[in-house]
Amino acid sequence: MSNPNLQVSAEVRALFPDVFKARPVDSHKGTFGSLGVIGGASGMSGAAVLAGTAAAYMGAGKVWVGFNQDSLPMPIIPGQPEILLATAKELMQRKDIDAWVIGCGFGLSDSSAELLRRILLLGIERAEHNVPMLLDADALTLLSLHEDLAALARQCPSIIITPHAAEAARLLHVSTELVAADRKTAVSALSDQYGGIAVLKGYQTLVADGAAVYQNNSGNPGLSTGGSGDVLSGIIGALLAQGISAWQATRAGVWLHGAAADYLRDLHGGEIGMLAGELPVAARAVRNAGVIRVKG
Ligand SMILES: NC(=O)C1=CN([C@@H]2O[C@H](COP(=O)(O)OP(=O)(O)OC[C@H]3O[C@@H](n4cnc5c(N)ncnc54)[C@H](O)[C@@H]3O)[C@@H](O)[C@H]2O)[C@@H](O)CC1
Ligand SMILES: Nc1ncnc2c1ncn2[C@@H]1O[C@H](COP(=O)(O)OP(=O)(O)O)[C@@H](O)[C@H]1O
Repeated sequence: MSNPNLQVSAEVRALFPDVFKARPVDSHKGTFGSLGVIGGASGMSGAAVLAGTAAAYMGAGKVWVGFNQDSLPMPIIPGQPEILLATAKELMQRKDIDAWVIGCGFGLSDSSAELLRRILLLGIERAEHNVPMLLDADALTLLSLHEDLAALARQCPSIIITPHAAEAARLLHVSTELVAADRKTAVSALSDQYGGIAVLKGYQTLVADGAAVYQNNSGNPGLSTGGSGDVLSGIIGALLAQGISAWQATRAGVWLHGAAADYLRDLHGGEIGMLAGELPVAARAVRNAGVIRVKG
């Protein structure tokens, strides 16, 4: 996919300087970190695959997908053999992961809640390593269903939560209408409650870190399709694994995700029928278009 007209403004490049930095010539895969994605219960393997695929296209050095199933649902991901596969229980034991994405298609069963408890406890136990952990989708719904899990999440260092309006309402124990009526207050309350970064997804996604609220203006209704939130988690996770600060990685991830959708809209003459699985390649094109290469 190439589009000679694809341009990233100087303003955006200045907002996210580490995202648009050229790769060092002497880099190796270890330079760009390892991301662990845990999700994909039976019937929702695709959610974890979408997040993992997005992370690979967003430049993570290595991507692991850990399925919340007793055994692997597939020997390799068709079309994506680069991604390393494990069960969730195996993957969560690894100590060489630079960032985690937890929750895409994770499931809401009692055993999923128990697994999330163990993941959060490990996050607290390994607090001094300060490995960023992004919680999305079913992981957020589990926090709203189990107060003890929410309490553990609040103790994890460097946490990022990415609810849509309905998930935010569940987390705050208010109605979705109330969240929609004052999105800024909702996202600030979430970042305060969890002591980390909160992303309130939707039209003009908001990102809060307890001090500031950033409003994103990229994206379009083509993103209103199943799995596009999973792709967002993978994009942000990959930037975190690459060592970009959580505040910059989260805002840049949201911007790139929306800009990828805008690019696809322009390429295909509209927003209808955009697929979540198309976003990763488009996001790669956008990121590369913004990289400033110094001629030597
Ligand atoms: N291919 C796959 O495996 C997919 C798996 N998915 C996973 O499925 C799990 C559950 O996702 P669901 O979509 O069922 O559940 P959600 O909790 O996301 O949505 C449930 C309902 O909440 C309402 N809702 C959602 N977003 C809203 C918004 N922004 N404003 C107002 N109301 C809203 C809608 O009525 C929706 O049907 C997640 O773990 C997710 O990651 C989905 O991402 C879809 C694709
Ligand atoms: N109308 C819209 N304009 C801009 N972004 C949108 C719009 N609709 C959805 N999105 C984006 O698409 C993603 C949808 O995420 P989510 O609701 O979690 O979907 P899923 O659970 O199916 O993955 C979010 O990043 C959201 O901001």
